[in-house]
Amino acid sequence: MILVVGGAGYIGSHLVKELVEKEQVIVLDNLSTGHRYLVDDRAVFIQGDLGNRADLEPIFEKYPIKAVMHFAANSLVGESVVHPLKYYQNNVAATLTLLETMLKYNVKNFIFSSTAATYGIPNVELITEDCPTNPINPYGRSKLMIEHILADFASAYGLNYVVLRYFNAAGAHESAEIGEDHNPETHLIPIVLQHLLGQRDKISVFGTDYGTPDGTCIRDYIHVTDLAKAHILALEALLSDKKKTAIYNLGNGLGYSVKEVIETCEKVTGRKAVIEYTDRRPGDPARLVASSQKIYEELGWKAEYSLEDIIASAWKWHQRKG
Ligand SMILES: NC(=O)c1ccc[n+]([C@@H]2O[C@H](COP(=O)([O-])OP(=O)(O)OC[C@H]3O[C@@H](n4cnc5c(N)ncnc54)[C@H](O)[C@@H]3O)[C@@H](O)[C@H]2O)c1
Ligand SMILES: O=c1ccn([C@@H]2O[C@H](COP(=O)(O)OP(=O)(O)O[C@H]3O[C@H](CO)[C@H](O)[C@H](O)[C@H]3O)[C@@H](O)[C@H]2O)c(=O)[nH]1
Repeated sequence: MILVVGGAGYIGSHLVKELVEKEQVIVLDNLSTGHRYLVDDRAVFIQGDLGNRADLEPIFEKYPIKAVMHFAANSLVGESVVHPLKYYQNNVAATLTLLETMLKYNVKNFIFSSTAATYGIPNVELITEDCPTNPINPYGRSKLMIEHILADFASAYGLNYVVLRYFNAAGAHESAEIGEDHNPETHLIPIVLQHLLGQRDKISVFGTDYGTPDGTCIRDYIHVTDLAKAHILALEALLSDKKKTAIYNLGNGLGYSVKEVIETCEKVTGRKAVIEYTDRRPGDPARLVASSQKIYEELGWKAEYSLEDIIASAWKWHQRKG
């Protein structure tokens, strides 16, 4: 069985929907930002906290767990600057409790959701995994701390792990049964689509004076189903002993500016957005675009969905959700 921690969240629930086709799945989630309805019925759902041994130990006692996939975290950059204690507590301290419990029960395979925010402000066009990691906010630092802890645990305790550094996750499952349901929503694509559905008056574009061709920030948007597929390949590599430890970027390798994303949303939906140009949002690097060459060469993964596909799938989900 595979334990998916944070499997009621946006990305975790999409992974679970793919994984239940191949494996028996248990989801542990405290529903702090996730939703019970996002979890596929074929998975066992347990409401609990990964920082609480009393929630964890019965799961490891009862089920023969082959691997743990860890999606649970707080992940709002701005909030992490204002409330770092919450981030170090939930993303670092609670994860240590999870890792300690895994070791106690001799479960040695771990897949970790990391982020492009570990790179900070890179000075290259395409970010490779060996670029320096200098995160500029507590969220990014909390994720990088776990990456270092995993390397130490691999040497000392024989932990096998794959770290997946996602760029900007977006889109929804092709069935439109599940999608991104964050409250509050802070991510660009769902905000634009909510606006185009009439749920927001306007969109704010945060900063037009970046050193990019149109002055707005450039990001690498990756479909959540592409992310789910990468997790399954990473799991297979760990379980087959093909990989003991690895770090991979997950992105499209294509950068789109905030203005380009809005234009693509207008094109896909056939609706026109009302845009307000405001100051920069603190903590935003100008450009984050991945090289995902390493995971292509080692595990054969590459992104299949374009920005238009991503937005079209998210639009279908937002319309259905209303
Ligand atoms: N969304 C993105 O663009 C993005 C990009 C890079 C990395 N990530 C990382 O991917 C992971 C998933 O992100 P998401 O967008 O799906 O977030 P999400 O908030 O939708 O999902 C996180 C899930 O973890 C659960 N959770 C949080 N703390 C918990 C705890 N202590 N115990 C049990 N459950 C807990 C939440 O209830 C939620 O269901 C996170 O680790 C995030 O840092 C996300
Ligand atoms: O209303 C909005 C919302 C966002 N933006 C801009 O759109 C871009 C994308 O912003 P998102 O909030 O959608 O995503 P981020 O790039 O800030 O962050 C996401 O990707 C990061 C890695 O690239 C981290 O992993 C983080 O967890 C995840 O939320 C940024 O330039 C942001 O300033 C706007 O202009 N207006």
